[in-house]
Amino acid sequence: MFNIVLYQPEIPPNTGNVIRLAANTGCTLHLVKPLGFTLEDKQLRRAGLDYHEYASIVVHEDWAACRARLTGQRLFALTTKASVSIGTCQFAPGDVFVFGPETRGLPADVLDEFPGAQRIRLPMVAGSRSLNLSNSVAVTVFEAWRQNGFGGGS
Ligand SMILES: C[S@@+](CC[C@H](N)C(=O)[O-])C[C@H]1O[C@@H](n2cnc3c(N)ncnc32)[C@H](O)[C@@H]1O
Repeated sequence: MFNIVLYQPEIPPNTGNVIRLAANTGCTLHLVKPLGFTLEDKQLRRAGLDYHEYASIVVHEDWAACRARLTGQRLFALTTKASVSIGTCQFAPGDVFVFGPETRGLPADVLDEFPGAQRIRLPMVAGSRSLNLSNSVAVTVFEAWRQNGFGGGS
């Protein structure tokens, strides 16, 4: 299945939602430190319900460690600072989707590692700023999964 990377997430219920999404879609969730909470956070656990037990979660000390772990996979950055729309992309199992922190987005040095077509934008109407982090993850994963016939799902 796919890999979801949350780079330095800040808001516990967003990560809780993504934990639940990862468990329900068979994705692996990678969390890149520093996190804005602990994995025992009450709000995070409430949003993730009891899905923690079913989700595959890897916590990385930093971005370099995360990248090293994902060597050999195709990486895509999800950012409002992209000209390529998700509608033009073709995804494959194993692909990695990297999302930025709620208040800051992905920093420039990380974005620099994603040239051209590796930067993807989710369409929004004119004048919009950004989608919620966990909503962004959900629509991306479901688009990728849809393209791959919802394999493993029913
Ligand atoms: C709340 S947004 C961050 C907003 C931040 N102020 C910015 O300008 O990037 C959190 C993350 O969700 C993802 N995201 C939100 N809206 C998006 C969009 N329209 N296209 C691609 N990614 C999006 C990005 O990964 C972003 O870093």
